Amino acid sequence: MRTDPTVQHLRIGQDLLRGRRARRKFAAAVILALVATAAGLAAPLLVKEVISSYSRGGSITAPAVLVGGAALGSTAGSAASGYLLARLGEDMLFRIRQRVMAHALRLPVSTVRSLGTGDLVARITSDAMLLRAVVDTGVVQLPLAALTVAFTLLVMATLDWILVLVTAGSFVVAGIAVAFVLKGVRRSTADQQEAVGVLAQQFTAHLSALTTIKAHRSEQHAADRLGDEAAAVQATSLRAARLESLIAPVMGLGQQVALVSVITSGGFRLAGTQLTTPDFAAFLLYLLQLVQPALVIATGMGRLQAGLAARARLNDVLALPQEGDGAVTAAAVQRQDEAAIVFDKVAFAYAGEPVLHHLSFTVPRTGLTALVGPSGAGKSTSLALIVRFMHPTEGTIRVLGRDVREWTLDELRHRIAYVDQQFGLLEGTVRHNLQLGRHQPFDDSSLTAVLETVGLLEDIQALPHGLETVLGRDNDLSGGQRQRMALARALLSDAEIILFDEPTSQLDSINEKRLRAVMDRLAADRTVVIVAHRLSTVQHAHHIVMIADGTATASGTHRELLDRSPLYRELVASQALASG
Ligand SMILES: Nc1ncnc2c1ncn2[C@@H]1O[C@H](COP(=O)(O)OP(=O)(O)OP(=O)(O)O)[C@@H](O)[C@H]1O
Repeated sequence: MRTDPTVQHLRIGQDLLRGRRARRKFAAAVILALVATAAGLAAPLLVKEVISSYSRGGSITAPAVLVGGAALGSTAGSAASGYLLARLGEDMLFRIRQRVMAHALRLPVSTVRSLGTGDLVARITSDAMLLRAVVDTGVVQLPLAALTVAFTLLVMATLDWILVLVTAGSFVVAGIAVAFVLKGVRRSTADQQEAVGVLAQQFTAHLSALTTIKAHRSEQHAADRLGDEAAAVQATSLRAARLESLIAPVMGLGQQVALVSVITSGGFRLAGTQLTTPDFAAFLLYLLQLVQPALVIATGMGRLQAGLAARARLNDVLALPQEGDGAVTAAAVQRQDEAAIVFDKVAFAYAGEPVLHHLSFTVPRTGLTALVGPSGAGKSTSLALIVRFMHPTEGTIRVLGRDVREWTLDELRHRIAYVDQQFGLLEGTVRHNLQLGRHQPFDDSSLTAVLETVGLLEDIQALPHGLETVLGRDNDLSGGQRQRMALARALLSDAEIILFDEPTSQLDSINEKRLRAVMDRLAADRTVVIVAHRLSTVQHAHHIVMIADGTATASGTHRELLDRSPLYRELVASQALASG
């Protein structure tokens, strides 16, 4: 897939510390974590003080209170620091999700189709969660744990440097083994997340086709197919889990070896009086304390690898080029007297498969123009090219006197109302659906008038909350109602060109008649292009273009085409309209 080299990739540091408040929170988290670490580090030395004071016969109250204070400070500091980091992590995740979703919505339709909606959803849910773990462990805990280990070893060295060498040696061997494991963790997490994306994509696709699956009693077959994808996720997850499960035991082994070696050699040094009992007790406490940060480093590195693999998947989305205004030039000439739409020898292919071949036709500025022709001829593709969902591979398309590539997307799509075959509704209120793409709200009387015009007012008033009813889950509309909603939306727009792709396919004859009246009214002063199979909808059009196999074979009025085009006559005959 093509990527955009100029894209701003996700950088955890920058994304985490965006804004002064975030930086202040981060500083507080670091200070609290440092206080907690320092208090934790001081505790064994204070314990040593308690033992020394006791053996000297002195009071142990003050050092004992300090031990308690250090333990409390360490716990409270690390809890507060953890919470602040969690907040920062959530803030970062919120921004990243917003950014990736906004980017995905601006991708070309073909890119989103090829990526898959389910896979995209997996990226902003599951991958983003993995990235969040990087903040918990990678940003503060990991460096702090490394600092703790270094300081602890330093303090231990003041107690007995030979025992420190024994300790460090054991942990270094364990660390080398863990580093090998971590390498595999990143690779297997990337595989695992990819498999999760495929599963999410497949599940989404199956749910979209749920009624078809049920009608064919194919639930079990579908479940088996999804089961295969789930098994692929399981296999990759197990590979990652196998590797991750090695980390803690390897570090544990390092600690065991260190403990045995330190106790053995410490015993000798104790007997040889090179080491005192309080020093040895403090040394052992430090050794036990060392395990926790060492484990944090090892498991944290594992999570860091997983998070980096997830970040790569989010960056892959951000690197995809959005729909752009690449060819727009200020000097673009707009010919005011030209037809509304001109196709000039346009060719187009889906993934290398040619669909349109030297397609040429014009659409006048006002009046109703119909594109007719056999299924698969390329009619819907032509409409999609006009709104620039895709680009022709050859030839040019001119809209309102200007090459379609020379319009900015905003300007172009503001001038065109496009009603596609899906009659898509957003999950939102009726009002929100009608308002789509408009910044100024319509008043209720305008909405009511338009709903009345398309014959939908009664249906909407019958909904539980009228215009405020949320459409989607429990309050869905019928196919015909959706079609009329899409029509109402087009009527509310002040677009100069209106494109309808099969607007009557789900309408009864009363509503089809109503739609024809609406289209005629629109066509009086705007450009209306309609793709229709039912010739009854379009036989009265001012201009009909016959498209077959990606080429315009004839154009004219219904009567002219009846005379000129054998294919048109055939279409008409098949729909018994010859008398029209
Ligand atoms: N997204 C797509 N990816 C690949 N091929 C496609 C895609 N959409 C359409 N096609 C193919 O392009 C050709 C033209 O399709 P198009 O939808 O433009 O035809 P149409 O004339 O509108 O057909 P219909 O009247 O059945 O809606 C068909 O062969 C179709 O299979």
